[in-house]
Amino acid sequence: MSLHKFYPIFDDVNWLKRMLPLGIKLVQLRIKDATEDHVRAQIAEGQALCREYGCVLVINDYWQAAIDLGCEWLHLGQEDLDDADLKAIRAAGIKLGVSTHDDDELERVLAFAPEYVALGPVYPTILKKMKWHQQGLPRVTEWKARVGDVPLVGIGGMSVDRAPGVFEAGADIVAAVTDITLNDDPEDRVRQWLEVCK
Ligand SMILES: Cc1ncc(COP(=O)(O)OP(=O)(O)O)c(N)n1
Ligand SMILES: Cc1nc(C(=O)O)sc1CCOP(=O)(O)O
Ligand SMILES: [Mg+2]
Repeated sequence: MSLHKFYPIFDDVNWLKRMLPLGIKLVQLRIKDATEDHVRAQIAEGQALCREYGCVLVINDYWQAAIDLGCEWLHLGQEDLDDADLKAIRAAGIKLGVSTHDDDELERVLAFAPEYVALGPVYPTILKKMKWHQQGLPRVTEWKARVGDVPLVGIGGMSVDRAPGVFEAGADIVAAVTDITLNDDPEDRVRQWLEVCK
């Protein structure tokens, strides 16, 4: 199984409806501050859309809903991992992507044999407040050497222009949020992303 190099992240399935027809093959649904009912309805709709368009759907955070709804992929951060039932997640056959930001976090997650490791923020991000400002490209290279064959996702402040350098530094996949969602023409931006991630 190989994941597509372009990994956009959206907070609502309406984005998937707009963007999947353009050819996205890997997407994350990252919903914050919502009721369980809303999240489950969004996941179910996301699953149907991703089936239709042959796209891998990754669910952020909501591991119990992902198990209950038969999802194939989850993304969990360090705090999520504190609470998640990894045995149940693996017993459900779910593949796991994890966030890392420093050495201790990387050591911790490698023990879980994740299907991908994300490193961030490679560049400063405006999406959320973080303890880390900017990892930089040398850190991407270091991380790739440490994770070996495990796919490495670069995230944080990504743009179409920055993507080639991040791949060159060693990332296998680049994840982006605001470069798309805050763009004046998100569809055109996704087309540019798909071109640069060919
Ligand atoms: C691909 C990818 N990388 C990192 C994250 C961040 O996950 P986390 O640290 O759990 O923070 P939240 O996204 O839940 O705020 C991610 N979602 N995806
Ligand atoms: C959700 C998230 N996680 C990060 C991490 O470093 O773990 S950076 C990030 C935000 C990515 O958004 P943008 O592409 O708009 O910078
Ligand atoms: Mg999380």
